[in-house]
Amino acid sequence: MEIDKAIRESDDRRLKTKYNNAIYVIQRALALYEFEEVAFSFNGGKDSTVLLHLLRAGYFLHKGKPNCCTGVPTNLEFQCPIRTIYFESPSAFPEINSFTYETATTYDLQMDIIRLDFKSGLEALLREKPIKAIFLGTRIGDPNAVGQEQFSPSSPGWPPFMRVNPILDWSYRDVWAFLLTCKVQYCNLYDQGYTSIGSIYDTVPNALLCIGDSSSCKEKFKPAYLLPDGRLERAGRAKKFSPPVCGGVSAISNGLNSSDSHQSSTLTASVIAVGDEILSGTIEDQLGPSLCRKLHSIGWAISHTAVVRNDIDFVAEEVEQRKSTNDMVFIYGGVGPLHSDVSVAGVAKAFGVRLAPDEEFEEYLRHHIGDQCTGDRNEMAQLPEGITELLNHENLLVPLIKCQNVIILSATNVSELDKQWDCLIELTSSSGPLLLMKPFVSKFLTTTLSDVETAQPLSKLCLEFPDLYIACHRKSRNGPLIISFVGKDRARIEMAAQVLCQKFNLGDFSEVNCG
Ligand SMILES: Cc1cc2nc3c(=O)[nH]c(=O)nc-3n(C[C@H](O)[C@H](O)[C@H](O)COP(=O)(O)O)c2cc1C
Ligand SMILES: Nc1ncnc2c1ncn2[C@@H]1O[C@H](COP(=O)(O)OP(=O)(O)OP(=O)(O)O)[C@@H](O)[C@H]1O
Ligand SMILES: [Mg+2]
Repeated sequence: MEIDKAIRESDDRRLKTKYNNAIYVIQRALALYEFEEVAFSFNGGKDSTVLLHLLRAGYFLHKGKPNCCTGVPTNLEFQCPIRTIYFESPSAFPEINSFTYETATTYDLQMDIIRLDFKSGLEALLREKPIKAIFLGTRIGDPNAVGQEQFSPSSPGWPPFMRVNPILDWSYRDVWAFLLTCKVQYCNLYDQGYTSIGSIYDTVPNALLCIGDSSSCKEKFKPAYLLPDGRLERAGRAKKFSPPVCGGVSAISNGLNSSDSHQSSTLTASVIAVGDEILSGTIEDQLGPSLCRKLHSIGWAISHTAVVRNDIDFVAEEVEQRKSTNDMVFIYGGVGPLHSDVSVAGVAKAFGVRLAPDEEFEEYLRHHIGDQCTGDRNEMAQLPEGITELLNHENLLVPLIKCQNVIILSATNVSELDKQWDCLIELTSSSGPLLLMKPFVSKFLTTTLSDVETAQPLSKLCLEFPDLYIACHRKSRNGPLIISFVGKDRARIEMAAQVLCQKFNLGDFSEVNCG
């Protein structure tokens, strides 16, 4: 059987494991249900194309292996007369329709075409046919996969049947490894940059595959299997009417809350440290101040820093609060396999998602730590489901983890932080996670006037210059007061300083350097 043979001959160990597990699920389903009681939900998409060939292999292996040594595929090896359902919609891509019909003919699928919505269509189908289980190409990461297992009864309110998901744990990369290794046909839209296909109204090619020449307004796209990060496979969905971003940076596509991505405006970040040892004073946190300086240097305002205990609920509460009021949140500490390493779980909880095994991350860990990190207990490879993007850089042994607008840093000291930061900045220049904003400029004035004398004019000044951060500090209680003016417009800063000086006698204030 050509699929089984292609996988067995491949040296991709991971693909073999995925294949064996999927075949196991298919064979269990075929043993549990009569052949007339199972159906295959096929829509011509890449995931259901994978499933089709797995079903062909599973069916063939289930039936026994006659003539398997002749090398010539028999009809039984080639075809799979499984009951197949296709919900055809007027808004489907014509390429998807024709691929679905041609494939059904090629493999002798017994296809029922249903022109109703999923629920009503299934109700009608199950009234007529003895179907008890339906094979689906659902994968973890699909919006509707949350909470599903390989065998999941249909949801309450839906007609009763078993949803069988043999490729639930397959990653985007696994899907393409399978299709390419088995050299099977797939819908040609995937060669034109489509990475996940919905309706003609909500699907465009994935902008991350764009190799277009913006000057000629003609965009070309690389094939779907070249998408480097499978988490972005749905980036072409629901964006029909917004032009694709080619090599640029969009605040929204990068998970930022702010819709104003204009360079000269200010984006805000919060920094969260996780560590009981910081709270007890056992160690001094140096990463937080360093990160604040780095963010400030690229024009970001830091709205809040916090240190929280190594406790999932404390982390979740802090992240939940900060992620909704900041463009980006950075969290560090508490990342790893120890009992106290709760940051990743806390982030998952803040977003209301579970931790799920992440194949790609596990592979990085395997390279880095070796096989001791794999297996059922590899908790380090569990990441927040459906919201995680891995930020990969050649200088990083393990990618950084980004969950929407929360970046989890694994740095434990300043030099590690420097390295991770440099990678983040480099990634930023190629449509990466952070926007480089216009940098802040600052001016510092010092005075020996008392607080009582300066307080009122300073508060008035703040009202006159709401675009500037005007702050005061002193190095000792009896020492001079230092007033800082921070903003993005040098002229406004000079004007504010001048206005302040004019309210007092000449020589009351002098400029100082404060680095
Ligand atoms: C055969 C079949 C069975 C389904 N069963 C359920 C179900 O039990 N519960 C449910 O909420 N949705 C069910 N759905 C709907 C899917 O969860 C989902 O909405 C559909 O696959 C569309 O995905 P898309 O929005 O990514 O295109 C089913 C869909 C199909 C085709
Ligand atoms: N119109 C449909 N008819 C039959 N089955 C469907 C239909 N839409 C979805 N399904 C089932 O739901 C599964 C998940 O759909 P989904 O769109 O995520 O995957 P896909 O279409 O196979 O691949 P892609 O993500 O590239 O679009 C499909 O593999 C298929 O089993
Ligand atoms: Mg689809």
